[in-house]
Amino acid sequence: MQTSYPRQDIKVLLLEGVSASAVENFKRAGYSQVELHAKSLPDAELKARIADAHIVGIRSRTQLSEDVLAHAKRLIAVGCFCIGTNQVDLTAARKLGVPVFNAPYSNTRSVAELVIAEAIMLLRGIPQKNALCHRGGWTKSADGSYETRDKVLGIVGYGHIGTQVGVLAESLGMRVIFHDIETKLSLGNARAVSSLDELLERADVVTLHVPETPATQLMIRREQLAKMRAGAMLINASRGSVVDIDALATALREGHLAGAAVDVFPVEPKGNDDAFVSPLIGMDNVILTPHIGGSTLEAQDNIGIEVASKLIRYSDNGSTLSAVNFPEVTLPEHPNSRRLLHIHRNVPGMLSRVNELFSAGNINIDAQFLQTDSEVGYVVIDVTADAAQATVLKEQLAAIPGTLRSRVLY
Ligand SMILES: NC(=O)C1=CN([C@@H]2O[C@H](COP(=O)(O)OP(=O)(O)OC[C@H]3O[C@@H](n4cnc5c(N)ncnc54)[C@H](O)[C@@H]3O)[C@@H](O)[C@H]2O)C=CC1
Ligand SMILES: O=C(O)C(=O)COP(=O)(O)O
Repeated sequence: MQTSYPRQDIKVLLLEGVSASAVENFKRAGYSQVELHAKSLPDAELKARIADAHIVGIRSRTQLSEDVLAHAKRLIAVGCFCIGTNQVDLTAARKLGVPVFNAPYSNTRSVAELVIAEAIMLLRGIPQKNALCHRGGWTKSADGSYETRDKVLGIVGYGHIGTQVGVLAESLGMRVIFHDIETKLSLGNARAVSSLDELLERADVVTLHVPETPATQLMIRREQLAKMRAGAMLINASRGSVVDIDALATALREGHLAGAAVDVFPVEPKGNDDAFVSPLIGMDNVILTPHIGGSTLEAQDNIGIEVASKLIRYSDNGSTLSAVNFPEVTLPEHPNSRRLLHIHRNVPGMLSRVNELFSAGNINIDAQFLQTDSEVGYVVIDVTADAAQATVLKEQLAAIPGTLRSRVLY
C-alpha cells in the first residue's frame, strides 16, 4: 500500500548497535534512510541527531528523557530493541503523542541460560579458581565447592525471565523459591515465599529479575545483604539500580557473601571503547559481565525483526498493538479508504469534535477505532475521500484544541 508520506523520506535513527536484522527489515519495507550507530550518543549529539528523526531505535543505554524528547520535533515512534523501557520517559513520550514499543520476550531465554551457568560457576567457586590459575596458582580443593542439587535458588521477580530460570534450575535438581509483588502461577515445584526477607534468609543463591521501578530502586542494600545466608551468592542481571553496589562490595570483601555475578551496573559505559569503572573490579569471586545477558545472536536477531516490525506497522497503518505507553489500537487495512490518525489529550467531547468535521465535510467514515487511557486518546479513522480532501481533513484535525498529532497514513 502506498503511504501518503513517502517511506523513503522517513528517517530512522538506530543506536547502540541494533541488529542488522532491523536494518534489513526497514529497508525491505521501503524505509531507505536508516542511520545506524554502534554506541549510544552523548547528550548533545543525541539531541542534534534526534531533531529530524521520525523513528528512533535504542537499547538499554540511551536515555530518552523529557529534555531529549523535546528536541525530537518530527518523532512519530520509539523502539526499545530490548525488554527494559525504563530508559525512556514514557509519560513525556505519550504526552507528545509518541508510542514506545519493545521486545518483551525475545532475549529472555538468553538471560535465563546465563544465570544458570553463573549459579553453577559460583557454587563451584570457579571465578576465583580461574583467576588464580591465570596467575600461575593452583587450588585443587573441594572447599567451598558445591553441586547445584538440592540447593535453594531464590528468584526475585518471577516474570518471563524469572520463571524460565526456575524451570531450568529445577531440571538441575535445585529447589526454587520466588518472591513477586503479583500473585504468580508457580511452575514445576517452585514455591512463592511470603516476603523478600524470607527469600533472602532461605536461599543459597539469590537471582534478581525485577524491572527498574521506584520500588525496585536499591531494593538490595546493606540490610538485605545482611539477611542473606552466610556464604550465599547473589546474581544481578536485572538493572544496576536494584543493588547498592558499594554495599555488595563490602559484603563480599567481609566474606559474608561467597560470590556474585553482576551483569548490570549503576553506571555503564556508553560503548565498547569507554572504560568500565566499578567497586567490584579486582574481586576474584565476582563474575563481571558487560550487560550481555540478552546479547546472543539469536536474541538480537529476533529483537531486530520484532521491534522493527512493530515500528513499521505503526508507521504504515497506525497499529499501536503492544505499545508500552499508549492506547492500543489496531484496525485492518481498508485499501479503498484514506486512513487518518488523530492523537489527542483525553478531554470530554473530543470524539464528537472529530466526527463533526467529517459530517460537516460530508465525508463518509468507513471504519473508526478509538482507544483512550487516562491522558491520551488515539483514534484511527478510515474515510471515503481523495488525497486532497484527506490533506485538508488532517489540517482540520490538527486545529482541534487538545490535538497532539494528526497524520494521513494513506
Ligand atoms: N541483563 C540483560 O541483558 C537483561 C536484563 N533484563 C532486565 O530484566 C528485567 C525483567 O525481565 P522480564 O522477566 O522479562 O520482566 P517481566 O515483566 O516479565 O517480570 C518482572 C517481574 O518482576 C515483578 N516485580 C516488579 N516489581 C517487583 C518488586 N518490587 N518486587 C518483586 N517483584 C517485582 C513483576 O511482577 C514481574 O513478575 C527487565 O525489566 C530488564 O530490566 C531483561 C533482558 C535482558
Ligand atoms: O532487554 C533488556 O532490558 C536489557 O537489559 C538488554 O539490554 P541491551 O539491549 O543489551 O542493551
